[in-house]
Amino acid sequence: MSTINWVTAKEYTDITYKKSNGVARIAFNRPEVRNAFRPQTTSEIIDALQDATIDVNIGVVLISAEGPSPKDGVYSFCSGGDQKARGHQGYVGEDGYHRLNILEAQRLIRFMPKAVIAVVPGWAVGGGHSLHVVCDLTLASKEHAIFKQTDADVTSFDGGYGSAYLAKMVGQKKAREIFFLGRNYSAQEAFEMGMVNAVIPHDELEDTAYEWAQEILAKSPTSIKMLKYAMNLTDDGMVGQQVFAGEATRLAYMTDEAKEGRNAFLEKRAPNFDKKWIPN
Ligand SMILES: CC(C)(COP(=O)(O)OP(=O)(O)OC[C@H]1O[C@@H](n2cnc3c(N)ncnc32)[C@H](O)[C@@H]1OP(=O)(O)O)[C@@H](O)C(=O)NCCC(=O)NCCSC(=O)CCC(=O)c1ccccc1C(=O)O
Repeated sequence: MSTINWVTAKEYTDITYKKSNGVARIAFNRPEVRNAFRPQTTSEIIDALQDATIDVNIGVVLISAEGPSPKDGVYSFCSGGDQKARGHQGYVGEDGYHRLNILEAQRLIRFMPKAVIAVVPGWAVGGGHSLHVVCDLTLASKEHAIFKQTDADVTSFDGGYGSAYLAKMVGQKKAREIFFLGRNYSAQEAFEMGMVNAVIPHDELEDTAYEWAQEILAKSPTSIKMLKYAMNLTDDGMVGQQVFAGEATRLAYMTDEAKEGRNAFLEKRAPNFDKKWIPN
């Protein structure tokens, strides 16, 4: 029996969003369709991720899923884009627009200055598989997690983090096997490939994720943020450099030197940067 005191942060229709002691938990809540996402789902996830990003009390985000399915008792993390909502140019919401906005959710996970843990209780398939790949860490249910890439069954292709970044994680040959054959992989197989951090007994999965989050929360927030951005940088090109450098700029703003530069401008005088050269 879990003792975590989750408090609902906001009510949504397709997800649940809770917080407890520095940890935010965003969970898919459409278990009857294996937690497939439709535009409503992705809009809600984006909204919750934005909230978790700006909340200074939150240091770790869990991406998880409610379940099991009331229809058949099967657990799932996410089965990707809802194929019933798929229209001519993307996934169609109530407003009639065709969207591919799961990619915006991926970018928020990738660029947020906090650790994001995928908590996989069951099926992680298609865009749901890509979502766990882009998270910083993945914990998987020993009994129920199954990893599978079906993009090539439904003429979809996540050409970014879902595939190319996956290949950096598990190696080129294995990543091509995952996408080209679309087989099922157990939590243990995913762990051996290097795309899962730990295989956890199902009943302990959420509590373990919370414990991992608490361990991370005991570390320096600036170190966690800069380490995440440093590890992202080489794979994210100029955007990775921009994100890392933005945080370096923020640190520079905190120095006496930066304050002297700002004050000199405001006081309409030349700045005095004497003796500000720090040796390496
Ligand atoms: C996940 C399965 C392997 C589970 O199989 P099983 O346990 O046998 O269950 P089922 O009986 O198949 O399913 C139960 C129930 O759920 C419905 N369902 C499951 N998945 C989906 C889905 N993705 N969409 C709609 N409905 C779904 C299923 O129809 C059943 O309903 P009943 O009414 O009870 O019959 C298996 O279900 C499966 O293979 N599912 C489909 C997986 C899939 O192909 N997903 C889509 C992959 S493509 C994708 O995700 C692209 C999205 C994306 O990320 C992206 C990428 C690149 C650019 C942009 C984007 C973007 O933003 O879209």
